[in-house]
Amino acid sequence: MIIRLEQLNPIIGDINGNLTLIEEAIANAEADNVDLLVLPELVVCGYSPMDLIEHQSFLDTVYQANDRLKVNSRDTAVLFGTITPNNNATGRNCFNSALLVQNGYKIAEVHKTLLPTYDVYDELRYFEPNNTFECIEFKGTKIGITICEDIWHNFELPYVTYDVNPAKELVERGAEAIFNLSASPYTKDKPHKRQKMLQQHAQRLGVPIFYANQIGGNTELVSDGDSMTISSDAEVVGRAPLFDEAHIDFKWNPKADMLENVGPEPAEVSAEIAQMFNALRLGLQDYLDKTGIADDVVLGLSGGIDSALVAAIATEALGAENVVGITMPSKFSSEGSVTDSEQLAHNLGIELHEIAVKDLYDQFNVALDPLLKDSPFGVAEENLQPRIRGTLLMAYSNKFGNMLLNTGNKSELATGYCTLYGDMAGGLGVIADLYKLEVYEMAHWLNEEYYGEEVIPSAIINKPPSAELRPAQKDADSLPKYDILDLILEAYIEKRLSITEIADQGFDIDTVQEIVALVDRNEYKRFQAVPAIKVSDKAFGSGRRWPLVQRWTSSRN
Ligand SMILES: Nc1ncnc2c1ncn2[C@@H]1O[C@H](COP(=O)(O)OP(=O)(O)OC[C@H]2O[C@@H]([n+]3cccc(C(=O)O)c3)[C@H](O)[C@@H]2O)[C@@H](O)[C@H]1O
Ligand SMILES: Nc1ncnc2c1ncn2[C@@H]1O[C@H](COP(=O)(O)OP(=O)(O)OP(=O)(O)O)[C@@H](O)[C@H]1O
Ligand SMILES: NC(=O)CC[C@H](N)C(=O)O
Repeated sequence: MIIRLEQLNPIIGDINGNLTLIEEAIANAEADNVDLLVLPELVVCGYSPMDLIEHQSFLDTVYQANDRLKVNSRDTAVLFGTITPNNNATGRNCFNSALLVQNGYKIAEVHKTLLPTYDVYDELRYFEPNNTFECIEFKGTKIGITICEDIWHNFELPYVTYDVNPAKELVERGAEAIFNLSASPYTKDKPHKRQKMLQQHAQRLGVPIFYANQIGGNTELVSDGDSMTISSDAEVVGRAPLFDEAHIDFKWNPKADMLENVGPEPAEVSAEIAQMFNALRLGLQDYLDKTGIADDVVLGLSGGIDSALVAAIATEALGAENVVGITMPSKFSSEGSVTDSEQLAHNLGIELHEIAVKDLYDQFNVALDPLLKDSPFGVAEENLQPRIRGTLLMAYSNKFGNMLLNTGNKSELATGYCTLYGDMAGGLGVIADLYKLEVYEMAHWLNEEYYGEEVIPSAIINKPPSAELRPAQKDADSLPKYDILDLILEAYIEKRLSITEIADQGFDIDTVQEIVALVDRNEYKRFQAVPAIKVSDKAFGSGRRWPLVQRWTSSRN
């Protein structure tokens, strides 16, 4: 039989639009004589619909769509992820399910067993878990159907140990292959980790695994696709490309123990920094496209590396004609702030405007003078500049409809090295989950590998980072160097190590203590921060919940 794994990019809540995508995929599969078309988890309603599920009218629309897919089904069997009602008297009112339909009939309805409820996932809040296992008879073969987390059973999962392994349960009941429908978001190293996890299953269970994942950005999360098939001897038979709508076909004859890729050619997995770039590019593109908020973006260009990288990502995501930079020199700006921004804008082919901030800044000080006059220059005066810039950028956004891009990185967001209602403004944090060292790495990679020439000027890459809020300011005056800071931050945020454990890795304990306290103390800023595209295992945002009012920080020091 011919099995097609199809990685679609559904939009959350756009049931009609998703039906169109699905029906196109079915028509193509019918035309190509595909026997079984496998679509991703919750493809009918998008992942994750969150509290839309609390609206019965939303559920009813999904149920009608399920029915339409069943009634219209023909020779090609379609296995798709959707919500189905729980008709039992108790429990949550619906399941996260997979339906198998063919020739107008529902052949199978399977519910997700392991409902991830950690980090960005909150599925137990909405769905009733499955607890019975049954194989499906398809073309004389027994297959086992699982949904996303079901197959991640106890594979490097944080804080959770499941006592049931759905794939194993199904193979024990005779499954000759495991199918998995996923809505699995990208994080660094995920394609490698995913492959290892699927290979481990194939090896332990001795059956092939067919894995179909969605692609696409949904606010913080970007699914990377990477649909693949693993043979019973744990070889990757073929995989679809990362971050692209695509399909991949396999010919499988379980009786003859034959499994092969029958096109398109399997994709190669790109280098990690390229994956991260593509996740950010697609995350931004889909945020604008799916919200319909704007085609164009605006951002402040400071002549620094962060805004330069965001401008480059935006240009690749949206096209140069849809990106506007504004340079806003103040009396503390270096000369390069304007000239380097001009060079960058020229290289990227984007529009650049200049607005002088100096007079506005002086006017603010004049207005505040009666209140502040005897006080020394400090944070209040420093922060006026990012706040003036934020106001000007938002005025441009309001007038011309361009969404403001936030350019803050994870190192700044972690330490609170950013100004509320100033440079924290914007609709989406494009690089807010990249540490500063990763910002540099991506800028180098762009010039050296992606463009193959110097598009981000070396003057921008090589200058010492500075907020330019007071004369001759450098980030290194207030923060440890980024090659120390970022490692401590990663050890604390991603690895959740204690102060002593971090210090034991060779860092000065006072520095570690100070940084950890900074991270904790600045949670209030992140609580108000823009949504950020997630590429790490622990990003700031919905997957990291920290009490604003707490005394753990002060009591442990
Ligand atoms: N727990 C809490 N809950 C609610 N609000 C809280 C709070 N703790 C303080 N606050 C309030 O927060 C305010 C202080 O925050 P905020 O006004 O943002 O200012 P603040 O954090 O004091 O200063 C901004 C820092 O970021 C640096 N910076 C700024 C801009 C850009 C960059 C860059 O390199 O990109 C760096 C700048 O050099 C300075 O060190 C105060 O008004 C305080 O009352
Ligand atoms: N002179 C400026 N003109 C235009 N925008 C600015 C200017 N200075 C700061 N910004 C905006 O505010 C953001 C915060 O910049 P800041 O210079 O404080 O330090 P940064 O976080 O190191 O960023 P960058 O590396 O882009 O300079 C910038 O990324 C940019 O969008
Ligand atoms: N939708 C899901 O169940 C996602 C969780 C799973 N661990 C993954 O990252 O793929």
